[in-house]
This record gives sequence, structure tokens and C-alpha cells, in this order.
Amino acid sequence: MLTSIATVSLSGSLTEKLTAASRAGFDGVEIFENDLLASPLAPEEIRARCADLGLTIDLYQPMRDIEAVPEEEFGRNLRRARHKFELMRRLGTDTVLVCSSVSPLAVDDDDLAARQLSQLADLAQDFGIRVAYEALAWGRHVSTYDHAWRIVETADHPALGACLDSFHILSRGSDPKGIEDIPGEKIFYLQLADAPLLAMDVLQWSRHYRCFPGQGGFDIAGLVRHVLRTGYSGPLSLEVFNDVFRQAEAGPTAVDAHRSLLVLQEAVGLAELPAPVVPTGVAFAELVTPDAEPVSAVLAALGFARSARHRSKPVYLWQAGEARVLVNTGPAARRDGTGLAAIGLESPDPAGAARRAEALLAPVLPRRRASEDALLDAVAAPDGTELFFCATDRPQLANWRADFEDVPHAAPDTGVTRIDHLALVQPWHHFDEATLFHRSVLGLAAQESVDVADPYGLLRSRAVTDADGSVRIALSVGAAPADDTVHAQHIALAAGDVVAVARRFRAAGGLLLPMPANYYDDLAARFEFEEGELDMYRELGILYDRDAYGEFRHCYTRTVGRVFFELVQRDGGYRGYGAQNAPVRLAAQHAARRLTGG
Ligand SMILES: O=C(O)c1ccc(O)c(O)c1
Ligand SMILES: [Mg+2]
Repeated sequence: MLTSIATVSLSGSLTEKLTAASRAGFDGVEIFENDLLASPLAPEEIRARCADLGLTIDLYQPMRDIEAVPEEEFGRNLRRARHKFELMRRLGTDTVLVCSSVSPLAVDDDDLAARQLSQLADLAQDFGIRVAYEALAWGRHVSTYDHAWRIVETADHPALGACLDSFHILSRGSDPKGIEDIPGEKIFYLQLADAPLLAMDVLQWSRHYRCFPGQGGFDIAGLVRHVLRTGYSGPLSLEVFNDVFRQAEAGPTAVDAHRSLLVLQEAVGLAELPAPVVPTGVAFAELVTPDAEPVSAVLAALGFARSARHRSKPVYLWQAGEARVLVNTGPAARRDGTGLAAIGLESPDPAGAARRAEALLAPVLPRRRASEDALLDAVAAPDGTELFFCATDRPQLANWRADFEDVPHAAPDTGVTRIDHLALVQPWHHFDEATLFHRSVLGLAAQESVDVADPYGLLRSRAVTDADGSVRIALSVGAAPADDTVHAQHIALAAGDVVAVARRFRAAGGLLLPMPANYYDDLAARFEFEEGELDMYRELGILYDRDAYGEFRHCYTRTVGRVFFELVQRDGGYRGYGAQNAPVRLAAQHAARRLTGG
């Protein structure tokens, strides 16, 4: 189906919005009146610009407070409408959205509303224009889609139809099944927006918190299925009022938006995309650093062995159990400092995984960096992290490991067994996009979102995982631009005995993040420990948590550049990430940074 986006959903000037929508692959736009009013371009120039960009103008909106008013007022409304219809003719668009009145002058009289909308449609018809009537969830007398449809049905005018907006329908808890009672040709327009499930005033909710389908809590696919059963064949159009999108760069937002519509069309059977290939494990995490020494010292103290070297690049493989960390001192590091640059995901079908990612608008990275390198499938996540789809130890497929040659090394310590999870701090405006990306592109399931108090702001955190926890990625975001040193990426390493690994780390000169005594007093109040157990945790800075499934013990290294390590011990099927402890850990990291600068 054709896709469209309302200009209000993107930041910037009207031309910036149009360019972003076109580049992301939209077929058309809804022009929001304010964007037109503020534009230096004449309507004819906007029309030409859209044509150059391959965009149709599917809707002009909104026209407000038209119907169910005293005759004299309605006369003024018709005069206003005539002006707008003339403007629409210059723009070359044939559908106008009229939203249900919020005016104190409006009366609760459906017959009057129908008569006046019919008169408006008469005028519109003279201009070759159709009027799409939408119930605002906070409309004065008309606030549900079925009510708006009854009025349209009563008016029975060929130039008057319904505009359905998923936010207004689902925010009020209306049953979308009733949409099937509307003939498809009388649905003139369909606007789609999701939203997180919040208990708040519906107008504020709508104007600030809408998001793209799949990013909130509404069943948008279910609603669209009802609409499709009517025979509706107009565009799927995104109309998203969102404080973050208003500020974020229009280009990436438009890509995020279009991805959401691709995923939606797949869900309702309107599009076939390459099937998701769910990763089955973490092959490696790649750190870039201008100076290998500090990171290498931490890895060595954690029991990793430097076991192999890249054949053509300054990259070493450090390994402990199934945990593999690449340390890259190449050009990217000199540019960006120390940080987590790439993740290798074990994939049953690396090429298939890359095809799906590409179909969902992820930038595909060059398959080969140097002529002698193995061919690798890789894409960029929204935060810039490179995702490699790997086939470790599968001889029939290209193997990243073949680019490395073993170097002599001592046997690694056996304490660390694998990478438990990767924690990626997202740029403040990319959080919802990151979640949708990891769900739709990688086929991972998103867990509940949790709020974590940092001393200097609130963090939102949400894990995406595969079914058995072999791949866990914890995404988080702060309200303000991140403090790079505290809100760093981290690699969480699984250990069978976190106390033993922590002790070994310390004995080898590693620095663990100390935790405040008050935290341990609280632990003593909440749980019963064996004699001496808590003292041991206190001494090492080990945190403790428990859920319905099991226990969690974890501790943290000091931060190097923009990355640090966590050691975690999961027992009995514990499912979380120690979110309960995160505020204490974040405060400890701020304190450590003040003391040592690192
Ligand atoms: O918030 C509003 O006023 C508004 C305007 C037009 C729409 O289509 C809509 O859904 C909301
Ligand atoms: Mg709307």
C-alpha cells in the first residue's frame, strides 16, 4: 500500500521535512497547516518540490471547529473553508481533514452537524475536494470514531467521508472491530500512531507522546486488519506528535518511521520481507581504543588470554571461555577514543540476516574491508554500533575467525564463561527506534521498560533478548545528552563464581567499583545471608538481587574511556539485569569519576 507521513511528525523546515520523507521512501505526505504557513515557498512551489521529490500531497490538515455551530458562525466557517479550498487547488491536493469541533459554540446536535458538513462537502465538491471527518478523542460533542461515522452516514454526501486515526480510536478504548461496519470507500483517510500506555489527559498524551507503530502499547496491526477488511485502499499515513521527534534530526526519524510501516505491512500481510533470522549467541564484542594497554590490562586481570591476531589489521582477539573480545587499535579508535564499536552475533543464516536488515532500511556495511579478509555480513544499528552476522566454527560459511591467526598464549583462566549481555546507551533521541530496530531487524523480543534513577537524571532501560537468553542486549537512554564516562557502554561477562573472578581480578591489580556501606545495610535488612557472605560482597563491591526465578550477583570494573565491564553470576534462572541495584551503581560511578577521573 502507499505510505504517507504528516509533516508534523518530522523536525525542520517544510523543505527539510519533505526531503527526509522522500529519502526514507515515503510515497506521500500530509501537509500540516502550520508547516505551510511558516514556509517561504508559495503553494505552487511546494507542489513542484513534492513532485520533484516523488511525493504526492495526500492530505491537507487540519480544518477545525467547523460543524454544529449557529448559522452565522457557520457562514464564517464556509468563508474560511473556501480560502483553504483555493489554497488546496494551488497545492494540488484533493483531501482535507476536518477534525471534530472543540469550540464552545458547538452544540450537541448530530443532525445539525450532518447538515453543515454536507454543506461544506457541497462547496468542497466544486473544487474537486473530499472532506475527511475525524473524531478528536477530546472533541466537544463528537469524540469517538463510530459517532463521527454516524454523522457522515447521516449526511450521505459523496464528498464527505471518515478519517480514522488509530490514536483517537485506541486511546479512548473504543472497539476497533466496529470499523468493519464502515464501507471502505467511505473511509477517506487512515492515520496511524502508536503511544505508550499512560494514564493521563488524552490531549496531552496525543500531542506529546505519540510514537510510530510498534513503539508503543496499542495493537495497531489489529486495527489495520479491521480497516483492510472494509476494502480501504488509501494510504497508510503516520501522524505522530512527539516531543522527541520534533527535536531529532528529520532524516533518521523518517527512516525509523518508514521502517515501522514496513514492519506493520509485514504483520498484516501487505508486504513480504526476508524472514527474521534470530541470532543464537554473541560471537564477539569489539572495542576500539587508541591505546591497547589499559583495556588489555583489564582483560588480562579478568582472566582473558590474548589468543589471536588479525592477519592484516591491528586487532587482537582476547578470549575466556566462550567470551571473545576484539581490541582494535585501528584508525576508528584514534577518531573516537575507547568504546564498544561492534558486536558479532552468531547467526544461523548471516546473509539472510543481512537481507532482512537491508529490507528494513539498515545501512549495510562493506562485506570486506581488505582483499584478503573473509566476506562478512554486517549492518549498522541506529546508534552506529556495527552488527556482524557471524558463523563461528561453521566451515561451509565465511568465518570471521579465519581472519585471525593464533599467537602463543597461556591458557586463560576458566572463571569467565561467556558474554552475558551487552549494555548499549542510546543517543537520547534514538531509544524507541533502537527498540523497534532490534525487535524487527534481529527478531529479538523486547522486555518491559524500567526507569532507573541516576543522581543526575532518569534513565530508561529496556532489554531485547532471544527466547533462551543466549543474546541479551540492554538498551538504555537518559533524558539529557549522555555523560560519556558514566553512561558508557558495557560488556557483562558471565561467571560461574563471581566472587572467585572478582578476587582474581583484584589480585591481578584490577580495580573494582566500590559500593557504599548503606547499600549493604539495606541488603542485610532485605535478605538473609550466610555467615560472612555479606562481608565478602561488601569487600569486593558485589551487588545482589533476587527474582521469582533465582539469584543474581554482580560487580563492575572501573571505566576505561567509554566502556566498562560487569561480572555477573546468574543462578536458578534469574531473568533480570539487577535494575534494582542500578541507581547505587550509577551513583558509585559518578563518585569514582569525581575522585579519579575514570
Ligand atoms: O491535536 C490535534 O489538534 C490534532 C489535529 C489533527 C489531527 O489529525 C489529530 O489527530 C490531532
Ligand atoms: Mg489525526
